[in-house]
Amino acid sequence: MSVLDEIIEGVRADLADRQREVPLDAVKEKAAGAPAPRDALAALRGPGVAVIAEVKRSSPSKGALAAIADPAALARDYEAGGAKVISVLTERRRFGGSLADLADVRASVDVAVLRKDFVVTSYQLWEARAAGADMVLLIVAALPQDALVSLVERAESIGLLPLVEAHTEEEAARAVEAGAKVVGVNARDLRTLKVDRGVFARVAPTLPKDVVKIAESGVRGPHDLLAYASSGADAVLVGESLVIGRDPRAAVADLVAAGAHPALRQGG
Ligand SMILES: O=P(O)(O)OC[C@@H](O)[C@@H](O)c1c[nH]c2ccccc12
Repeated sequence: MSVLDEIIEGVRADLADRQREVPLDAVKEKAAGAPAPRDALAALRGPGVAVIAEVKRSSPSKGALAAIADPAALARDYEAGGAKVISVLTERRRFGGSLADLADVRASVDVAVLRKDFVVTSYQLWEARAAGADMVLLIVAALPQDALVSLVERAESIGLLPLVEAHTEEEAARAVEAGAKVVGVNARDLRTLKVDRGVFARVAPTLPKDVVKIAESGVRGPHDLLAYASSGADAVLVGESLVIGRDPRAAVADLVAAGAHPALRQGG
């Protein structure tokens, strides 16, 4: 069984508990009362390379990264540094996150918020919107194509912008086929947890021009952002290097400054 399979097994068990406790209708009712979604697509399509900064306590590859007692305070630092979207890991067992973290963050910033989890059913989309999420991750490797197609459609219909994640050219083609407007290319193979920063440069050029392209994982600093930008990244998604650093606000600001460099506008 791959790491991804193991994670999803745990996600399904936790999900079954929540579904027993809170019926779908109740989640839908809460979603109806949630604040209107923020326009994440416009934020990502803006000038320069957008930075998506992630609230991440731990990871299956590294274990504990940072305690993050106050996710909302961290998110405010990210926003002050210029992050265009805040990603919040809500998976509990391996990443130490929760929907409460997401709701806290959403109530504390003015930028769009992404639910980063292993979504396998539409119940989780409603949960995301009920907690205030504007955007939701859908992982191609975790979903059969028919499920991916219906989750993309359902997400959009309830006001969530799907970020569809691929790790190979075949998965990128499935993302586009499913109607994704925003595709993330993850440098980390979720089956093995190995990071290969060359994946984005191989996969991104196979995506249509009008698709927003996000380089995910492995960004250590401005140098990596610039490398991804030169391969066509519209945005980068950064977790570990921000949460383990001393000054997350300054670290985001350094990335944002690199992403705004005039040389990038000439495609350099
Ligand atoms: O911490 P990093 O290497 O900066 O990576 C962030 C993000 O890309 C990573 O957390 C991630 C990308 N896709 C995922 C899917 C599930 C869980 C986590 C992820």
